[in-house]
Amino acid sequence: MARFDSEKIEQAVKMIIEAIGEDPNREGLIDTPKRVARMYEEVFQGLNQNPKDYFATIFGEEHEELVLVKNIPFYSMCEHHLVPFFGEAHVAYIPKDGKVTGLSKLARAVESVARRPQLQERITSTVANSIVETLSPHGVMVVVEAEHMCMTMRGIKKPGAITVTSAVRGCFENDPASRAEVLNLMIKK
Ligand SMILES: Nc1nc2c(ncn2[C@@H]2O[C@H](COP(=O)(O)OP(=O)(O)OP(=O)(O)O)[C@@H](O)[C@H]2O)c(=O)[nH]1
Ligand SMILES: [Zn+2]
Repeated sequence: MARFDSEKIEQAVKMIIEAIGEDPNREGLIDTPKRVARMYEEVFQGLNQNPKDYFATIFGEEHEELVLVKNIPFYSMCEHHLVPFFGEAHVAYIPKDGKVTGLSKLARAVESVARRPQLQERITSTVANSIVETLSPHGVMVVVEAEHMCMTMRGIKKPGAITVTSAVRGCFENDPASRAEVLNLMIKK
């Protein structure tokens, strides 16, 4: 279990404020270290969560066809710059042996994986792998679409550029027609 050290974050934020040449004691900034510590505790709370835990909820339903939860909004923090990237995740799986999980658990898994210093690719593959490892389904497809603030507000400055990542497991791997069908359902608005 990761330990969250609010005091250390407060000290660090105060140092950053000083290092950029600002006055940490002026009225608008005096509570900023505390606020940032509270915010980080919230946006990094996934560090204390295991996405696989959510899939303990299983209904013995013999549905061996597609289940897709799409347009799951998420916010994450790019691990290179610690600025946000955000967008939507689409999670599909084909259950096996009655291992059907609660729909909200797919969204909870996305949330827990996103709320850490992250890479978009890792969010995508971690969500897919945790479903494979817990539900042993016929197949899983996860697609994530996101805009990275490190590419919009700084650096290359390309607002509107969207990164799309996918993770494909099981029966979808060798079946381009099923993959295309699910992808079409996922990205159709
Ligand atoms: N693969 C991947 N790259 C990411 C993600 N988020 C941010 N990046 C990239 O991480 C890279 C870090 O590159 P560096 O050259 O180390 O850092 P930098 O000098 O700040 O890079 P620039 O953004 O090009 O200015 C950049 O190309 C970012 O666009 C992500 O989720 N996945
Ligand atoms: Zn970045």
